[in-house]
Amino acid sequence: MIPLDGQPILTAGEMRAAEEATMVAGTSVDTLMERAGEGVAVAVHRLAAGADIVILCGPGNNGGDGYVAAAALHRMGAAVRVAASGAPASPAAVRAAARWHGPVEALAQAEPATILVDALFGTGLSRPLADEVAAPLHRLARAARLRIAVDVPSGVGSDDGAVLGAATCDITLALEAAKPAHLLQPAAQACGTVRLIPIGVPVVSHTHVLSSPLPEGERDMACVAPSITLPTPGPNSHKYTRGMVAIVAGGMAGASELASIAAMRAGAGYVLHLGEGQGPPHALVRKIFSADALQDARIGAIVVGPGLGRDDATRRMLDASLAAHRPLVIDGDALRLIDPTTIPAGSILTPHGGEFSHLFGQEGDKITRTRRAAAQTGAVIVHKGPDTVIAAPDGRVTVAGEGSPWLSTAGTGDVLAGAIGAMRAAGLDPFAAAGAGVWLHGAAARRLGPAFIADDLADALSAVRG
Ligand SMILES: NC(=O)C1=CN([C@@H]2O[C@H](COP(=O)(O)OP(=O)(O)OC[C@H]3O[C@@H](n4cnc5c(N)ncnc54)[C@H](OP(=O)(O)O)[C@@H]3O)[C@@H](O)[C@H]2O)[C@H](O)CC1
Ligand SMILES: [K+]
Repeated sequence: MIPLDGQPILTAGEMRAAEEATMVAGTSVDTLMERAGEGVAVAVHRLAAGADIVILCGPGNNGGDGYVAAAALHRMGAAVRVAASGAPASPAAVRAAARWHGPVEALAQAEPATILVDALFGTGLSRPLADEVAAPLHRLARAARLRIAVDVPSGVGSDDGAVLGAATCDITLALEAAKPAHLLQPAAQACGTVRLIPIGVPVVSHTHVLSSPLPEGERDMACVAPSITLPTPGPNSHKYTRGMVAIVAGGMAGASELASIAAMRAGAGYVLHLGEGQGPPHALVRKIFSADALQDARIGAIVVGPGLGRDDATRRMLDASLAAHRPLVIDGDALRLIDPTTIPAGSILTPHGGEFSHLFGQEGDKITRTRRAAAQTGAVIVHKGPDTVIAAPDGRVTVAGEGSPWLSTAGTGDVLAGAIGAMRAAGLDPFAAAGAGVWLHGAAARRLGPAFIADDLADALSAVRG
């Protein structure tokens, strides 16, 4: 069982195409289903630790995986039963069901078990679950001690992360690759912990789960997307090579202060706070804002937007930032003021859902619309949320899983903007800088645990800098 870190994410269509290519190359669908069902059985056997198991099988190949798993668990000596929503319909599921020699209960009357394995529907779900399926599924899920989904919980939109009647599972065993539903909310929450089961289908994708930084030697072995890099000072580094970040301060000074502290704690060599504020930290260099101050060629990133305000004066500050021709991180109020057609290519935008909709509309799933916005603007878009999606103009996307729910508190976005500014100023390209900043931010939140405030989060960046 492989963790999701750095793994490719495939839509249902992409997964089907990969599966078909594997079949053309000589591996039958029955073999793939055998591998899937056997892999599920091994994992379920270990997790069940001798407890009784009921496997719910649907009409398609997801159900087929369930029948294979049931037969394998029976051979392993497990107390396993099967309940089906109807007769198997796909040819491979019909053949798999024929190899299960035990009784098949009707889903509506099925008796609960300690372990529930949900193999009703996978990537082929085409509409919300009907009540006659959803009601027994939820009844059996409530009665179970452990709920395990095969590929995806039945009743989630695999591509858009919608919940269409699914019962929340504790563990999801994803076959070969991650699907958008494993990362995108609200489906991701219904998946519980997601682990991959390889079934020998070669997959390639432009979309990956955000990867933790890996030590050099471990990168190839992990066989995942290029892991994020955190720029680290060497013996010849000085404050400007480590990166100079200018933070444009506006009416709400606290927000830009948080961004400044975050930039320092994320490793910037020099942070220039352009605004009225005073006081500690002493390492923060403070100057009154002027367009001239932004002309310093040593500035490696300008962060504009946290606490900026939306009046004419702040609009001029935004215009000066855009005219400075330095790498930009555009956040908060600047995202409300900016005309999307004037965003300099190579900028990094960090909208939350509301800011994103204001700029780019709401059509499509979160990955598709973020990728489209990046292509339209030429900027890297960090579409924030519990399922942050980072898209580059060339089509690459990473999705950050396991965001802390405690991040939903005032000021955490300002901290993220500062951290990304530090990564950009240190010389990372916009996509790498965004990924590194999002990873640092998430890691700091996980380290803090519950009920932290944004000030703690900014401070905690030092500890996860590594
Ligand atoms: N990816 C791989 O390499 C492999 C994946 N496997 C498993 O296959 C499923 C996908 O299988 P598929 O047959 O395409 O789809 P499903 O099993 O999810 O379901 C399709 C059937 O269900 C019907 N359906 C869809 N939605 C509903 C609903 N809401 N209520 C009732 N019935 C529904 C659908 O009927 P239609 O009317 O829509 O045609 C189909 O009958 C994947 O997730 C993996 O688990 C392989 O086993 C191995 C290789
Ligand atoms: K399922």
